[in-house]
Amino acid sequence: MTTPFSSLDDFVALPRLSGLVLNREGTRLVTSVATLNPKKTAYQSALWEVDPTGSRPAHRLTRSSAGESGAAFLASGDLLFTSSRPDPDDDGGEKRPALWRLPAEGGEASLLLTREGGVSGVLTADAADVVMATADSLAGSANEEDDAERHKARKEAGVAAILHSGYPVRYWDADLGPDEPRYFGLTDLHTDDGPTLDDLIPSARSGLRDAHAVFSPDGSALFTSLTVPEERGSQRTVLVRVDVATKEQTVLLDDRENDYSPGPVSPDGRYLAVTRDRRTTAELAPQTSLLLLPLDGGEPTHLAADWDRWPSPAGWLPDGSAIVATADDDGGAPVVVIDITTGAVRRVTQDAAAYSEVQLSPDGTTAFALRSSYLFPAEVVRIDLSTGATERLRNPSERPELPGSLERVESVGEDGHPVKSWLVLPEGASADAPVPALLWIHGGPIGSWNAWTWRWSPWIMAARGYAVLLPDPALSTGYGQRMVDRGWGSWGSAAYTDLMAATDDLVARDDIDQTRVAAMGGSFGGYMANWVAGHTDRFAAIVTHASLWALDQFGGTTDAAYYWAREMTPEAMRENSPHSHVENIRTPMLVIHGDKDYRVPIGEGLRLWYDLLSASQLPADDDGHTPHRFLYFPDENHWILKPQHARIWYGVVEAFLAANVLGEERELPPELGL
Ligand SMILES: CC(=O)N[C@@H](C)C(=O)N[C@@H](C)C(=O)N[C@@H](C)C(=O)O
Repeated sequence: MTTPFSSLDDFVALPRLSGLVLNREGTRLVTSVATLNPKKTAYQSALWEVDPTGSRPAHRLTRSSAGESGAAFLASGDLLFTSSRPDPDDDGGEKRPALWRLPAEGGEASLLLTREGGVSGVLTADAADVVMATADSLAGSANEEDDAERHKARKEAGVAAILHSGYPVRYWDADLGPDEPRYFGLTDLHTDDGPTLDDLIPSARSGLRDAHAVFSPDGSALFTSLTVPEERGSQRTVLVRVDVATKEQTVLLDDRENDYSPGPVSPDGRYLAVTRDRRTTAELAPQTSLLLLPLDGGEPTHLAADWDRWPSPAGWLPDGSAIVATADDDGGAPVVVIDITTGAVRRVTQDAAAYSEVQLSPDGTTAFALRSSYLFPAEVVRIDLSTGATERLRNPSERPELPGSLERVESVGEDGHPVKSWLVLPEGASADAPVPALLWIHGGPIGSWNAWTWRWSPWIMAARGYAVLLPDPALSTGYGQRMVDRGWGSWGSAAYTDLMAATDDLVARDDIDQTRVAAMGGSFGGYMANWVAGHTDRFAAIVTHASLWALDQFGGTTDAAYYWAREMTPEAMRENSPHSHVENIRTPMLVIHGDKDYRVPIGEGLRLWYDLLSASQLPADDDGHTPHRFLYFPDENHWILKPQHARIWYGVVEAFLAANVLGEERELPPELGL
């Protein structure tokens, strides 16, 4: 059967949904759809409206080559969004991300706010036209005018240098500073002169980077996480309330044992749902809890303390009796309702899918959400909160047809703990025609295979005849705290043996050809692929993407060194570092790395490559030839984002696996120029 997964061109062209917002009346739902640009060299996102009643087809709201994102409804109905589209009133104007408004009554979008340093996001209150724009300002700027001048001066002088006095200095693929994120309250929204800007937390410095904020329903208070520096390059995240009118700031929760982030405010404004993330140490693994914080003072209470899952709050029922949340659970992430008086948790959605972007109807009977699983990419659904009945609405695109089937399988770890996996089987796999297989190892490591992913699509490999096993070993989420604790600080132990147990069961199946099996992983999954390479010869090939190789060096060069230093003592780093086992490697490896990866810096890939050539059991001959390969992306980061590079990624992986697992030759993508 031919599906979009047979052709990489068709695969990268599939539309991708993200984000979902609902207007105050519950009558308009807006999502963002990314599609290929005409040159097929980038994704453009556009806003689409989906009918919450399910009767009308979805329709496109915005169109520009720059794309639109970050949608938010004003309480009075207009839709705000950010875009770098050109200003129709300024022909020669420079393209920079700005804030736009699409009127509720129809008509064209108009520019609401543009500034030299751009606008990165927007937040609105539910019940009043209160708006906050997130935007960067240079650290030394006194006001908007000064900021514009300083930006211009830096640009004209061609200076990109950044002088740091603190940590961190990079984040994923971004150089931090001298710009700092600010929260600007916008007033005079409806005047011709445009809104005025008020810096709501002028003392925040770089503390709002990656912060999460919510308004109280009436917009009088803003709650946000704020990162504060600690000694020795460390940091913590505290919870702050800002009075929007007076800018008075109150620190609500702050201690050195936890990080805090605000969830939604109760409809009566009396309580704040709060996510608490335990600060890890070498002995204490992460743990996420849901707190209920009374806003008139008083201590927070731990909600659903007996429920061994990590909830992520999405909204309140209108009568304030319960919080609607999602949580990783057994290879999915269902919607649940948590009673705030008893802490009782009621599972609402029953399918093995992952829900996100949950929006509640004003009467609290219905939720809308994005839902995905390994059977379908993100789609907009309506959920009946009392029965759990879930209906796919009329979406901007149809589900792609799949070249195979999906199974849930279970193994047992060395210590008797269950290890669950998704197994993707290609069409035609049977005892008469056993198929080659791939072990895919997820990143994080705190995470789970529980949702559709475009970066690691098992269906691409199923379309090429491979089975793909997606196991959740020790350190995975959705299986309770013990699953995380049993792998903490010793990555080479339970996580590795769980993966081998899952592989043992995979190859014992009569529809799998045990002589043709490879292992692959990215990020932490790449770490584990490297560890596997140094500890077993059972795989015919290994693909390692953006992988951690030498933990001593990684621990100091990643963008968040403090995060890993909490988990790994220097001794644990030595004990668990894959590079110490390079002499044992006898398996051909495909190393893949992007130069702009600041999370797992390129030094890991470079050192792994040199170590493989110079010290593995498959050394280079005099001409430098080995079965190993290094696929290097000079302009990609931790992920391979450009569609043309995603095609190269899958194409090279396919050719490498064909050569080493199937013993077949495949043509490499011609764009490699080889
Ligand atoms: C601060 C930090 O390092 N957080 C981790 C979640 C992290 O970024 N881990 C990476 C090494 C990783 O494995 N990333 C995964 C999620 C990926 O697939 O890229």
